[in-house]
Amino acid sequence: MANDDLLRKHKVTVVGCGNWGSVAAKLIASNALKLTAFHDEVKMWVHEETLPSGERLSDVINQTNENVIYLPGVKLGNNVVADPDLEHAVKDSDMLVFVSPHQFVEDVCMRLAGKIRKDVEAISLIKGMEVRVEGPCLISYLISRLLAVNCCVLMGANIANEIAMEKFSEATIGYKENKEVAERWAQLFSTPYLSVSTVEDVEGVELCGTLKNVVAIAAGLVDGLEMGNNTKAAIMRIGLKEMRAFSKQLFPSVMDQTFLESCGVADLITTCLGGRNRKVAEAFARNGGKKSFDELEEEILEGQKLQGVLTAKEVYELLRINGWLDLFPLFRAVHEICIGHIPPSAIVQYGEIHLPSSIPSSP
Ligand SMILES: NC(=O)c1ccc[n+]([C@@H]2O[C@H](COP(=O)([O-])OP(=O)(O)OC[C@H]3O[C@@H](n4cnc5c(N)ncnc54)[C@H](O)[C@@H]3O)[C@@H](O)[C@H]2O)c1
Ligand SMILES: O=P(O)(O)OC[C@H](O)CO
Repeated sequence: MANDDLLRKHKVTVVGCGNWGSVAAKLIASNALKLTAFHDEVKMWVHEETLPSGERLSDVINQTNENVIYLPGVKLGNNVVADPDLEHAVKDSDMLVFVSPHQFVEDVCMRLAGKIRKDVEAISLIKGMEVRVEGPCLISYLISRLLAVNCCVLMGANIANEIAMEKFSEATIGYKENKEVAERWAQLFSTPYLSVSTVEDVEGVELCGTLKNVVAIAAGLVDGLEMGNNTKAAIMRIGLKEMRAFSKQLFPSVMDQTFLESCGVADLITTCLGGRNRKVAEAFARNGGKKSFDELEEEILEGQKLQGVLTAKEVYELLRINGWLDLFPLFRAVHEICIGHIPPSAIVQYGEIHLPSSIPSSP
């Protein structure tokens, strides 16, 4: 690292203000005050909303130091500044933390293209993916391509509300080549209650975070059908195998070890036990599939967004294009259930019929 880089104070903007975005801002803000390498002030870009009182969310965050919609009851730190003007929020920053739901990232990046500093380092906390005509597109790749920046990822067993209450968790940073930058991100996120490790496997880490949301939908269906813990454990085991096989089919460089990090098996477990994807899928199964996921998301999540249903669709598209539908019966079933082609109970029938011998083994 060059000397001037070591001396410079890095300025951070969190691009997103949802449940995890707000917790990320809180974590970063507490570290920014303690660590000399970072500016005290942390910006948080707010996709502006008007509260029932008529006040603007960004104003309320700045007045109360609380995100009353997405993280009520938790102080973010006085050095967090909410800014509804995207360009203004990132103008002076050289470290950008992307944490919008994945369906909004492309639009956000297109608005930012050409408007950021040339020396920006990015990190994505976003769990999701896109499929393009040319093939699969990880969100970190999308950010890198649209903004011409290096982009690490941070994934892990990180239910935001628990980290907001400072309960112990672990997280995994995935990076490509530049370990020093990954260590700088780890320094920014690490606290006594969040232990962050780094792995040189950006695709593996990101795909773990992305694909576990599809398995969480399956786990929620099993809960809604009241099938019990053994069935749920089976779904998690089968899901983990499909996550690994699918990741390696897309990126042969993905490492087995990555699935044993927080981003892998630990995130899978926490999401299948306590995540939003699980919760909404449980309600879907309890309703016998009569209410759509979109309706239930709106009813249950109060503005927060699901990632698993969209990701299941993107994954299904890749399975179809590549002729892999029969190789990934769990992923396939989740999408077909989400769109109402088969009933929620099919989640286990698919597993029984196809699974034991058909998943490709590790290359
Ligand atoms: N919440 C968690 O526990 C958690 C933990 C780890 C990772 N994540 C991941 O973090 C990402 C962000 O999730 P979250 O929980 O912070 O958000 P959220 O679901 O709580 O909130 C939705 C966010 O979307 C924003 N939004 C709505 N419409 C928008 C638009 N048109 N353009 C831009 N933004 C818009 C809202 O302002 C809000 O900030 C997701 O990929 C999620 O999987 C979440
Ligand atoms: O609430 P979910 O299902 O979006 O999952 C939250 C986090 O990804 C858990 O690590």
